[in-house]
Amino acid sequence: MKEHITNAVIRLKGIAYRYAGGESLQFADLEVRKGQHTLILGDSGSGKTTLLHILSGLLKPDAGAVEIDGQELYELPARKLDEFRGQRIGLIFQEAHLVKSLTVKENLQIAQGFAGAQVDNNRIHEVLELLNLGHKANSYPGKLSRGQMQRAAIARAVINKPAILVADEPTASLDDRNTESVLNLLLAQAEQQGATLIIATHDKRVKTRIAHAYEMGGQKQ
Ligand SMILES: Nc1ncnc2c1ncn2[C@@H]1O[C@H](COP(=O)(O)OP(=O)(O)OP(=O)(O)O)[C@@H](O)[C@H]1O
Repeated sequence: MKEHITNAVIRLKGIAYRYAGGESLQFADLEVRKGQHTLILGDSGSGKTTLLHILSGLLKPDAGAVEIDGQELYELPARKLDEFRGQRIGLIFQEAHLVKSLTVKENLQIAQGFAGAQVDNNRIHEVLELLNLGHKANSYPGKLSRGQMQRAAIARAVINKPAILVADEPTASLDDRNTESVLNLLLAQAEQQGATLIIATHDKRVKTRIAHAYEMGGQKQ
């Protein structure tokens, strides 16, 4: 793996993407320094989720370069890209549920496996304790409350100490108290693990906590 030569953890340059039958979405260039937590802001339909998928290695853009931690993502062969994502990128997407037939602990074990790492039960224990989920290690996702499920998703995202933690509208359906606790958790986890947060949102409550923002712009609606 190529060593990164500056402290930019994310670099996007000249990104464009077009869904079949849709108009071309063009994305402004972006550079994020390590620890510079960044909001992705924009109207509904402006392309925030698309951008998160592109910078997470889930959706190859039609044009442009995506560099994460010094590595051009889409130059990697598919298997290496999956491994890189598992190691360097923690994903918290609303629709990304845990594997229902596996316990919380087993879900974290397979997340370690996907990243090409050895199963490390001490690390799993540490993360679950940090997120106040130690008592749910052997529970199945279907037996968790919504808040516990969200914390389990955060546990899975941080388990491999990723360079970036990507979250799509993590507070959209939460009341003020839970919004504050999820934000505290994300910020604390990012701090403890040395990760940089990238959060797509239109939630004003999130904007008061993270100042640096990338505004969607330049793309056709
Ligand atoms: N799978 C898809 N197939 C076709 N078009 C899509 C697909 N996903 C998104 N789009 C279109 O691409 C544009 C950007 O969508 P995207 O979901 O990235 O926006 P967003 O800013 O995340 O929106 P929201 O805030 O409503 O979640 C929209 O016009 C949307 O209709």
